[in-house]
Amino acid sequence: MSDAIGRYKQQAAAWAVEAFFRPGMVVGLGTGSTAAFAVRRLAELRAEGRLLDVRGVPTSVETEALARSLGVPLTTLEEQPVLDVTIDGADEVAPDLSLIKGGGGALLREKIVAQASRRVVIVVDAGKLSPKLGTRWALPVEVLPFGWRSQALFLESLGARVTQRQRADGEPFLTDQGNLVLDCAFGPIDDPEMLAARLGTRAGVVGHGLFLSLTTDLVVAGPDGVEHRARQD
Ligand SMILES: O=C(CO)[C@H](O)[C@H](O)COP(=O)(O)O
Repeated sequence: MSDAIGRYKQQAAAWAVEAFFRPGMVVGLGTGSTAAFAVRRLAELRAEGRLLDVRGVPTSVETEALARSLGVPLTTLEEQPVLDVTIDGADEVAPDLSLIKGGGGALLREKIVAQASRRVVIVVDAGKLSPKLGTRWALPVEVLPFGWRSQALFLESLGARVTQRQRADGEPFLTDQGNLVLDCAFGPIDDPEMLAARLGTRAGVVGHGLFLSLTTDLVVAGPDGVEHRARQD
């Protein structure tokens, strides 16, 4: 990550925490480098004596570890099934604020947390903006290990070039649920709703990175500063 992109991610995340987190809230904590900046900003505000009673629901084991290391109080969706607001990153953002997520492999918990949130704030650097989903990023699809090659063939039949995600040591990447991720290069996706519906009917597919109609607010940072866009319903 270049210094400039890191700075934009930090600016977007810090802006969102200050704009959307309020005392007493229960908040979703996203996964990835941009979401981590939000967790760090929350910890900084706590050190200043602000937002001390905000509790977070982490979207991954990684985010849970970060929040714990910074002393951010955590709770669970079992205890708090409705969240006030979630701040999370994204891999690709279309003009209608639909997303591809899952670059960090946390797509399933991220979607569960987003769907449980009254407000979903996505924080990105300007390089994540895209004219059409699929143009810049392959779609991550989480599949059960059982029968995964059948799912890979199914995804190919939908037009994807499929790659099983691997760790740096060459072993299969496993999600926090112990599932596999198949990265599906579809190219620009003309009808994300139809693709999401097809994926939703397939046994063995437990999640996918299309986040449609979930974003309520987008915070983008780039060379021209920080911009906030609210979804137009
Ligand atoms: O969806 C995600 C993790 O599953 C991340 O939010 C997404 O990959 C963006 O990551 P980063 O902020 O590091 O660019």
